[in-house]
Amino acid sequence: MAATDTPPLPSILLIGCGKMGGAMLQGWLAEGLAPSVIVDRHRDSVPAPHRLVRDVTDLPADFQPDLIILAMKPQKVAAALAAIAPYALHAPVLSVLAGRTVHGLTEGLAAHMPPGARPLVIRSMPNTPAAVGEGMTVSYAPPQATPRQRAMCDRVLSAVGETAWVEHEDQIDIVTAISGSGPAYVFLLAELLEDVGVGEGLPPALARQIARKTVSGAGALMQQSGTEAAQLRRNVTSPGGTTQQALSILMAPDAWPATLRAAIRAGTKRARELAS
Ligand SMILES: NC(=O)C1=CN([C@@H]2O[C@H](COP(=O)(O)OP(=O)(O)OC[C@H]3O[C@@H](n4cnc5c(N)ncnc54)[C@H](OP(=O)(O)O)[C@@H]3O)[C@@H](O)[C@H]2O)C=CC1
Ligand SMILES: O=C(O)[C@@H]1CCC=N1
Repeated sequence: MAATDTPPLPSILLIGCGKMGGAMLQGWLAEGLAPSVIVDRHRDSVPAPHRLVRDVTDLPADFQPDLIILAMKPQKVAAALAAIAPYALHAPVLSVLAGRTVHGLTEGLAAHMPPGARPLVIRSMPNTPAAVGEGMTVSYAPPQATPRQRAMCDRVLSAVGETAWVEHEDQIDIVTAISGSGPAYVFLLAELLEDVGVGEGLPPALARQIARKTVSGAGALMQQSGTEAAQLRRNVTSPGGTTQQALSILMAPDAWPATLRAAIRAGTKRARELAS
């Protein structure tokens, strides 16, 4: 348990502990997690009292999780549903899979349950800053989810960052392309700033240092000040100065505004393709 007196997070059955599942688990372990089972064929170990299982076919029959979390690639989920279904008779399922719908996952699990039985599936889109407690997760719960089930998911997700909920499931696909993938866009910015700095003649170590600290420092300023992003941008932009000159290129309608819109629409479209 963590240093505080708060009760541990519920026990989870986490299936898939790669980049995203691993990021969330790092945050949950730091917070304090009731004895849980982690399924991943590539992970070496998990700290006691948690148990590591290599494949869903080896799940311990005696384990009764409070919450099942699906965090494998969308293309890998179908093969695991039969093994997960018995656990989903007694615990809600939280999916972080891009694209996969509540309906599709519910039907997929129900096909391996006794007639009439239905699992409860909640769909979320987290991001990897969860590893350091700075994640952003947006979730959708179907109408049949109970307040208790929603609250349990929110507690687990808010342990690794901020949470929000949407009323319409298809909004999760847009969220996926913005905050789910978004850390990659920000890391790309850091990569490009570094590359350009080197290309323009800076020593590589200095280019790396200023690129990384500019991105992380700007993020920290935005978080701590609470000031609107546009105002923070204006605060850097001296009339007739260097920033204005550079932004006149980046903010041209056919530059970043159009490029980012096209990128996010492409990501959203891909999320919708991954539904089936
Ligand atoms: N990465 C990100 O930033 C984000 C990812 N997501 C979602 O999270 C999910 C996971 O993505 P990511 O973490 O990047 O993927 P990874 O491939 O890094 O992690 C998934 C892990 O689960 C393992 N796995 C899958 N099925 C099984 C199984 N039946 N038994 C044992 N191990 C299994 C995989 O092994 P193997 O490769 O051998 O199958 C892999 O190690 C995806 O659905 C993605 O859409 C959501 C938000 C952000
Ligand atoms: O690239 C992907 O499909 C996943 C979903 C959001 C971030 N990574």
